[in-house]
Amino acid sequence: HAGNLVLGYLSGVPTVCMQGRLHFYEGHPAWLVTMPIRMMKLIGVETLIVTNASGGLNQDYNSGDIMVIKDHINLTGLTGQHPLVGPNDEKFGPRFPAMTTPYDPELRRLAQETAKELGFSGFMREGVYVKVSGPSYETPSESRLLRKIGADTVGMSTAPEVVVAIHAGMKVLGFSMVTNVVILKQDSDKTPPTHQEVMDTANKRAKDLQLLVKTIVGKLASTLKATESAATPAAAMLHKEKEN
Ligand SMILES: O=P(O)(O)O[C@@H]1C[C@H](O)[C@@H](CO)O1
Ligand SMILES: Nc1nc2[nH]cnc2c(=O)[nH]1
Repeated sequence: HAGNLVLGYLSGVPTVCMQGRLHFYEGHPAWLVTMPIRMMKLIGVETLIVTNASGGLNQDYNSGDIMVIKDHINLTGLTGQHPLVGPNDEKFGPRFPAMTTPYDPELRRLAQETAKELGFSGFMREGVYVKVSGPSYETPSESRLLRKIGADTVGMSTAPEVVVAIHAGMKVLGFSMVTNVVILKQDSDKTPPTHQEVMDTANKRAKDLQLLVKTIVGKLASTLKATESAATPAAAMLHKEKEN
């Protein structure tokens, strides 16, 4: 995880990009892991696009697949390491935020449509991500448990950041890249996952995911421009009425 914060323009849109994130397994508390999201909110970020590397619990998934996250299970949050524990800062959002639709349906639709246009349909998925603490990978019994509770992929990040973004009123789109297919059977002769395998697969698919994100941001920019020009006459009219 490079640990760089890159500021610039992506498809003409002012963008903050985190090259690597903080993880709970590195020893950081949940509030600190998610602090960059609040920093982004404070400088005006409205839409968060999160990516992660994950293990494919769904055995139909292949290494290298990209899953649009439709929902998550914040397992560590449910069991006490929740990023919003502590005094609530009303400046960001309410004490008890709803998490009914954390991943914006319109952004998910746009992501799938864009992936199709780019010829990526063969490796696109949509499913549920479960966040665990790590740093160890799962035992087969743990993996079967996670599959049974409804998860398609498992990883060590993302859900806490998304919870904090939703609390702060941001829109979220998430991609989970399957870097290894999880072993569900005991005493399997399949090769266990390694961090090297995770990085190698992520690097092989990185260009595709970068192009997907860049194209989606470009489309969002043109939507914003269309909304601005549509809004301008209304704003001008209002101004004129006041003058009269
Ligand atoms: O930051 P993400 O969730 O993409 O990183 C995952 C979790 C671990 O750091 C690593 C596991 O190999 O990849
Ligand atoms: N917990 C977990 N995180 C991952 N990140 C990439 N692959 C995996 C995996 O199999 N399990």
